Amino acid sequence: MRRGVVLRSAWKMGRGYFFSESKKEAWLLLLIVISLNLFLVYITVELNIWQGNFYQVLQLKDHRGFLEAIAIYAGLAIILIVVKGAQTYFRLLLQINWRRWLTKEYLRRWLDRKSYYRLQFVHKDYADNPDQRISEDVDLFVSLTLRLSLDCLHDMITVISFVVILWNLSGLLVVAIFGYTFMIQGYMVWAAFIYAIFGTYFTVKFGKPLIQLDYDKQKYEADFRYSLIRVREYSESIALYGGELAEEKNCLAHFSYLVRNFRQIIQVRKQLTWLTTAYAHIAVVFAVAAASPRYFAGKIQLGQLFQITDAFYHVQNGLSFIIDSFTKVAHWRAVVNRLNGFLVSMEELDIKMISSSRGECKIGSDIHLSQVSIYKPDKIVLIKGLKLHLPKSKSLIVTGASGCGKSTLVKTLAGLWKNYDGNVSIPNPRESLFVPQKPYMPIDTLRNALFYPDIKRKITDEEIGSLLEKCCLPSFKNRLNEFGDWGKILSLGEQQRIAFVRILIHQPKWLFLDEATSALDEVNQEIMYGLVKKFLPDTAIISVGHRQSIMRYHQLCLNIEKDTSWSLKAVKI
Ligand SMILES: Nc1ncnc2c1ncn2[C@@H]1O[C@H](COP(=O)(O)OP(=O)(O)OP(=O)(O)O)[C@@H](O)[C@H]1O
Repeated sequence: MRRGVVLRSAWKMGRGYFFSESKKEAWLLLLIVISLNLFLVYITVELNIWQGNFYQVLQLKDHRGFLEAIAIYAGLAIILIVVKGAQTYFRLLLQINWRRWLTKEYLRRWLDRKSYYRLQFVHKDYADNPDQRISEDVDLFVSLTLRLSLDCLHDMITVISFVVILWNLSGLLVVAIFGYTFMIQGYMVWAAFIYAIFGTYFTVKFGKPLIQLDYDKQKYEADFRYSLIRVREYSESIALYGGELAEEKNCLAHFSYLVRNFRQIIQVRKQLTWLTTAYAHIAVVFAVAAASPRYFAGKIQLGQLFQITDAFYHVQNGLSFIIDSFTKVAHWRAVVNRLNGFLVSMEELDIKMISSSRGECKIGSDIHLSQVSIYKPDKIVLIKGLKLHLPKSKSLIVTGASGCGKSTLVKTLAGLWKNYDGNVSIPNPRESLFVPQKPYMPIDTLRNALFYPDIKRKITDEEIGSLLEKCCLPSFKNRLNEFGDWGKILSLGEQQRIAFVRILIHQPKWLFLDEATSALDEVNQEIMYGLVKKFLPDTAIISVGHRQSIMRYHQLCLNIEKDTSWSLKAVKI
């Protein structure tokens, strides 16, 4: 991204907090931090003046003046210490408040309208590792933006303050070259400017590759961490397969990208360190050498010499903002790129709904599909020209060979799958419940796992206990307050029965069961379907399944063929 675009994107991301409902608190904190920052510059100026006096009294062997100077220094140092501590406190307070606001905002955008699911179909580079972007990149963006802007402000005010001092102290330098005489007023200021311009030019020239390298580093770090998380997530399956070596190879492959990237970074950092260290050290000699002609000519005293070199140091140091902060600026630009890419991807989802769908999806009272063709992401057709009308009173079973598109049809009816042509009318999602083969189990209490995602009506523990008993899970009645990773604790069959307890708790009008009883024996499957029929007689069931035994709970059967054709028949019992 070009510099202007980076700044515009950073402004777009950063300004929200300062114009949000928390704007009063935001501006107040910012004002306090800036004021303390300015006060710190003022103390530095006072210290510079003190330095001039101090060396002067030393040179004059003025003992009383010496003691007074020490007392002034102690007073200034105490103020400096207190103000620095307060400035750090308020800066970090602003940082965490800003981060909290921005994290909420990114989280809301990511979870809104199922973007977290649909993002997988977007340009992968712009939306990889959203977890890292929300946790790490937001934190880095806020802390680096604050740090860099406050440092920049501090340096600007320092430069302005010390330019005045340095200008007054520099006096007039008379230079004779080839018979011409030049008189340079405030020559130390010009020297500081020229020195800083040269330093900045070479730093930007050598350090430029760091921007892309830092961007890649964030991505490789996230990929490596994700490969480790997957081992933790699938530990049982990996252990059963004995996949340790394969996982080690996979994790190390991700890590090798990190190492290669880091090697490139240290190459650039090495050159930058040489440059900045040389720059800082030469500055000391440069300042003394530039000021010395007037000292040796007896125009200034030792105290003034020290004061001039100190003032030169502050001006040149302030002008060297880019040089000192180049690594941070490169890191910040990479973070802005990543966060902006993420934001743009989510905005694209909202505008274009990111799909090749030419079809329309409406909310209606029934399921209605007219001439609907459903495609894979690679545009290969799965189901062609499907016509289906399912009123609330009817239940449907979808059958067909593995991979023919049964689950994709269910996802289309859930409004998740957008790769289709034709017109689709689906029931209100608030009246529907979709139960996949492996139901989602949050890491929470068993009660909350049963209520997932939430439950509006009041339900007592006795009712839950009775439902658990009915679903053949009596031993869990007394474990409702137990907190755990239920996806790992429960067997798949138990999880599928928990999903049926959820169905009975939520009482949906439309129930989509995608192989939701695949891990149950025939007896348990019959009990589960029987419970739904008995307690939710008005609920329409749309099942996906291979077993003949569930046919009888449905009136219609939609069979999908591998060649994309389909047939709809009444179920004969
Ligand atoms: N996100 C995706 N990206 C790429 N291909 C996909 C995606 N989702 C589904 N597919 C492909 O679409 C085809 C249909 O998948 P789907 O899960 O609908 O089949 P299915 O009939 O339910 O199979 P099964 O009976 O084995 O569960 C498969 O070939 C699958 O690989």
